[in-house]
Amino acid sequence: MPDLSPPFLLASASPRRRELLAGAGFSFVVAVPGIPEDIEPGEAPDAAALRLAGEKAEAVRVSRPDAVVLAADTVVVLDGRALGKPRDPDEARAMLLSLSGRTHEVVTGVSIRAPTAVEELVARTQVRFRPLEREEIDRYVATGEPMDKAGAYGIQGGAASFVEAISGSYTNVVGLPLAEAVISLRSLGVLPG
Ligand SMILES: Cc1cn([C@H]2C[C@H](O)[C@@H](COP(=O)(O)OP(=O)(O)OP(=O)(O)O)O2)c(=O)[nH]c1=O
Repeated sequence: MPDLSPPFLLASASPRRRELLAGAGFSFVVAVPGIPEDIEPGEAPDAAALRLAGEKAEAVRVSRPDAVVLAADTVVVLDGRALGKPRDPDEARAMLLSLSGRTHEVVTGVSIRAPTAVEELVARTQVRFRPLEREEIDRYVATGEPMDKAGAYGIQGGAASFVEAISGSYTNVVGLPLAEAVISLRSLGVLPG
C-alpha cells in the first residue's frame, strides 16, 4: 500500500496496533498520547471508546496539525458494562471468570484526524468463550499477558484457545479494526484508491 501524504501518525503505545497497521502495509510514525484512560461513571462503553480514541488523537494532533493522526481505544463489554485493563492479577482472574462460558462484545473506537476533516467509527465483535477452569485462569494470569489488555485477555496469544466463536472483525478484538480504518482513511481522501 502506498505511503500516506500528509505524514501519518499512530497515536498509540500499543504494540498490537503498531503490528496490525504495519502488517497492512502502512508507513507511519508512532506518537504516544500519554493521556489518562478512565471510563467515567455511567458512561456507555461505545461512548467511552470513542471519547478516549478522540482524546488520544487530539493529544497528538495539537503538536502535529499537518499530519493525519489515528488513535483507537478497545473495551470488552459484558452485560452492558465496560471492562478495561485489569488493575491487578485478582481483577484479571475475576474478569476471566466473568467471561467464562459466555458471549461478550469487544468494542473499539477509532478516531482519525486529518488537517481539514475528522472520521470516527465504532467497531463491534462478538466473542464467545468456552467454560474456563479456575486452574487455567490462574495459569494464564500468572503469565502476565492479561495485564495490559482490555478484558484481561489476548485473543492473539494465550487466550486463543478460550475462544469458541467470533462474529465480526478479528483485528478489532486485537485493538484496531483494519478494514473499517482503511475505509475511513479512503473517505478522508488520504489513501489513494
Ligand atoms: C480483547 C483484547 C485486547 N487487546 C488489547 C488491545 C489494546 O492494546 C488493549 C486495550 O487498551 P487500550 O487502552 O485500547 O490501548 P493501549 O492502552 O494498549 O494503547 P494506546 O491507548 O496507547 O493506543 O487491549 C489485545 O491485545 N487482545 C485482545 O484480545
